[in-house]
Amino acid sequence: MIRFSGVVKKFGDHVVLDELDFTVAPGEFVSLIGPSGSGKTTILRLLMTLEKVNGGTIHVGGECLSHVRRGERRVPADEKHLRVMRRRIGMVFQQFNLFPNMNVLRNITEAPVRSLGLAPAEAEQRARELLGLVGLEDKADAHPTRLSGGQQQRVAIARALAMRPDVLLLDEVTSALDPELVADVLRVLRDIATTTDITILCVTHEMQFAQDVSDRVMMFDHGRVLEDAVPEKLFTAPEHERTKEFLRAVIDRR
Ligand SMILES: Nc1ncnc2c1ncn2[C@@H]1O[C@H](COP(=O)(O)OP(=O)(O)OP(=O)(O)O)[C@@H](O)[C@H]1O
Repeated sequence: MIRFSGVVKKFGDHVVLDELDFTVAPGEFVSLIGPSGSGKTTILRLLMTLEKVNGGTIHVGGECLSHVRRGERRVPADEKHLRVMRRRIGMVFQQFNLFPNMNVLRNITEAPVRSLGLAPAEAEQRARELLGLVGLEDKADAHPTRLSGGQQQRVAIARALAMRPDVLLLDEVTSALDPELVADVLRVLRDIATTTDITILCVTHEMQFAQDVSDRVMMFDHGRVLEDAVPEKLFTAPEHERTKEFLRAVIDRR
């Protein structure tokens, strides 16, 4: 579903991703872990086409993000192609980024009505189902500022799912939350991971969550995949010294 092939990303002279190769299969839940600054968020931003690669290619569902085929030729992707690709990918950020001037229901129905052309009644029905999934069926009319951070984040998850994405990108979605609000958000993500076939790429510092929910965990360091293993292996018998150091540091910080 996702394929990075030789991806290079630089900011000025700073090489952030260094010929990065990895794949994520359809329906897989893959967690990205690694030290701060190792390039995890940059991977998600490239997938969202918020950044452009300096080399290599990224494919989502068999389609290249940066180029399209015109007969025999391969030409740079135009805005229309990018729009279509972006629709297939949902993202939830650390900061919830809800629309402050809309109630919860409108936050969820806005994009499906505007970008997918869904009838408002259909979008509303789907939004209410999703509010049920994230445990907020009674908050449809509430204003986002009246909700806790954890509730706002669950609305943001429902909003991303409302676009029926093939791929969901999660970027440290619990980092901005008070500790007592984290569990509810993780519970919702666990449900989504087990009850849907969405492909999920999750940048997280929640090691227990990554261990419990992921099909695979990739440890990043300096823009490369240092280790790529099932969680049972990566968390209990990591191969690389850097992975061991990183996991020790995370545990010590608790
Ligand atoms: N727009 C930008 N301009 C310049 N440098 C950037 C930009 N975005 C990211 N970087 C740099 O790229 C490197 C990787 O950043 P990235 O946010 O991907 O790391 P990360 O692994 O997600 O870190 P964290 O865990 O702290 O979020 C960092 O050194 C960062 O300073």
